[in-house]
Amino acid sequence: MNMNQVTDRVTPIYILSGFLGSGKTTLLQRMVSHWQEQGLRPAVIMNEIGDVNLEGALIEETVPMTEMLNGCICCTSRGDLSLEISNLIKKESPDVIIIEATGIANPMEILDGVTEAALYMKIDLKSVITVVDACHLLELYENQKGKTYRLMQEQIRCASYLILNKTDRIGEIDQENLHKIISRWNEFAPIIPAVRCDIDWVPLFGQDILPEQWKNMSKSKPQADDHAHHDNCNHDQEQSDAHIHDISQSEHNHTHSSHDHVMVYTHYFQGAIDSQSFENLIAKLPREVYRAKGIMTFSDTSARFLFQYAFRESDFLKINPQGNVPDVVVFIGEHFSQGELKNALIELEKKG
Ligand SMILES: Nc1nc2c(ncn2[C@@H]2O[C@H](COP(=O)(O)OP(=O)(O)OP(=O)(O)O)[C@@H](O)[C@H]2O)c(=O)[nH]1
Repeated sequence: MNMNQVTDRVTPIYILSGFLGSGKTTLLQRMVSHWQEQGLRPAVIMNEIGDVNLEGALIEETVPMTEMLNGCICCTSRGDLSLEISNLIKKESPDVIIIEATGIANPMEILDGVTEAALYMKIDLKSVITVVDACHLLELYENQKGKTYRLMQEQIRCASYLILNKTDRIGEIDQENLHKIISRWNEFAPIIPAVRCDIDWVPLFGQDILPEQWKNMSKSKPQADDHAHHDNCNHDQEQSDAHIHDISQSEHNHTHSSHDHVMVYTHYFQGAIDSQSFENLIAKLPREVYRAKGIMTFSDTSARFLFQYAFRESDFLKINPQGNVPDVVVFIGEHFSQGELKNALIELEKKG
């Protein structure tokens, strides 16, 4: 069955939101497989704040994919988003599009980009699914401060579905408490607890729960008299704090537009490095670095690895990237010393 035939060539769109490393790509992979199993053709728009899309390697080559690198769609390239949607539909005629936002994006801004596209093409914004790292949120909630905490709250408030992911990293009581906290911030979105975003799809795709006015929303921001869901999503002072721009530099002097509190450091390796030394370096990363990912070649193993680090947990997955993919690692965090990190990585390279 072709979704487009049923809906008179209207392309359904899902937005995946959630803080850095919460599990969006994990969910994206599952959604893609789910639709492919039904004979549908999903397409993907991936947005990264760094200049490399490492997680794109996790998506099958046959899936049409548009990469929007080097900036957060919610701030720097909102107009581009509607253009990318339009191009993707014209070129690939997908049955459904999934947009994975950067972990620092505000979903309301992305909604604006999508609804801009809706002004001149037939698309149907189905839902905003926010993935929450349960362990990370718990720690931030205990401290009750910081821009990351406020951004996470905003991502939760604007969701039509919430996936409380990584519940393997917290206890049952903490999970119950988080459930209560989250439903206070967003009383409308169903909260689905999950490990590695392994969820039952029926409630998610079985019905269209997106508030009606979201679909008709113009470029303008939600008004105070909108649905209560919108009331929670107002762009107050706290929110605008998170949208002042800053420029960070990578090793290669690429310019990264990002949110004021977020820095990106991209390191291209000159050669293979020792895996244990690398793991030691990662174990000692400052707390300000909250996300890292890379493609690595180690001197002590023959395989290449996709390296992931999210909220102090590392993961190495054997991969066989197609084409000429460099060894590179991207670090994302708040005000960490890029110089120190760079020197430590150069030391590793020297040791080999
Ligand atoms: N322990 C644990 N790890 C998980 C779970 N879900 C995902 N991960 C791991 O968390 C890391 C980040 O997952 P991703 O799916 O890449 O997260 P993301 O939100 O796409 O990350 P960004 O695109 O950088 O924002 C990976 O190493 C995943 O394997 C989970 O439920 N439990």
